[in-house]
Amino acid sequence: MSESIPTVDLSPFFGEGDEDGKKKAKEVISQACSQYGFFQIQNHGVSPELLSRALELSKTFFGFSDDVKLKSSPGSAAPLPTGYSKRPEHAPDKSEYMLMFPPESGFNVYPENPPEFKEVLEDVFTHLANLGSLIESIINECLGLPPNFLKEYNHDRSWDFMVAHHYFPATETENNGLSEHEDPNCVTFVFQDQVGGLKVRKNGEWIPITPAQDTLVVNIGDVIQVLSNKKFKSATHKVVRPEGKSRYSYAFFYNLQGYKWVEPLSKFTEEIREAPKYRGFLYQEYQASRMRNKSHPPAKPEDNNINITHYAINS
Ligand SMILES: O=C(O)CCC(=O)C(=O)O
Ligand SMILES: [Fe+2]
Repeated sequence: MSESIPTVDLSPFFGEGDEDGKKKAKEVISQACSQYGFFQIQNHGVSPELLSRALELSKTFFGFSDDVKLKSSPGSAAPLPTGYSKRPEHAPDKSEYMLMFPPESGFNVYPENPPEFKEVLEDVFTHLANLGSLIESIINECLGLPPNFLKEYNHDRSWDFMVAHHYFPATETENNGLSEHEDPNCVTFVFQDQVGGLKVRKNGEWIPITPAQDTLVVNIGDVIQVLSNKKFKSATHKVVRPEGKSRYSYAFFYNLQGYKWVEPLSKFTEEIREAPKYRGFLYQEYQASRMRNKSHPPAKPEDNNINITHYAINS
């Protein structure tokens, strides 16, 4: 049997007093974050019906003609393209997507149809942002940081965003859905239909993230990797398009304020006499350079390489 990423039951965090359950969950999460940078969560408090509904609605929306979809095309003032976008023909990633910031953001552009789409998207967004705070607080403890350290550092939720993805079926010659990459943010949640295709790299091997009922995928982003001086890993992952089938998924990016400085914390460097593995940077500069790469993508996936190693210190 091929290797799989760990699954964690989060129910101890929603009840009272199950300290032992919390401790065990934290152990699994710590291991998962240092070995894989990925894990799945069950009993995460977000209604499975809501998540399935969101997938059904995005499938309906992406089934409309381009003319209809393009009515909710990106607002130009937004820092990332909100509303509907289709990857340019020459892009290595063969997909279309719909992006939103928090429900209260003025940047959002919602499709008129299906009529419930907006409400469901907003509901999912709110639940995942709350779940993000919980996971961030668990990571804070797993890293042994002072109470509320990450919460105070990353205090403004207006930078979070969510993307509904539609990957087109593979052709005979080509099956790249989303080129290999690491997520730049703090923590990402993914929920997907039953089709499969998401893979994470560990020790040079691609491990499939097999869709499992009512679970959410969690992955660590570059910000946590840098702060922890690589104690926790922002793993490389990609989406391979299946043959003969479209794939639908959502990714929620629990992000960081653009004006924040990101660098390895002294707890993981000076205090333990380890050299920093990264130089510090302003988060929005990193995010912007990655965006430029996406909006003007290189023709070959292997050139799509603006990533955190740009700030790596090679000692
Ligand atoms: O569609 C997926 O399963 C993953 C999406 C992803 O990795 C991303 O949006 O960064
Ligand atoms: Fe990703």
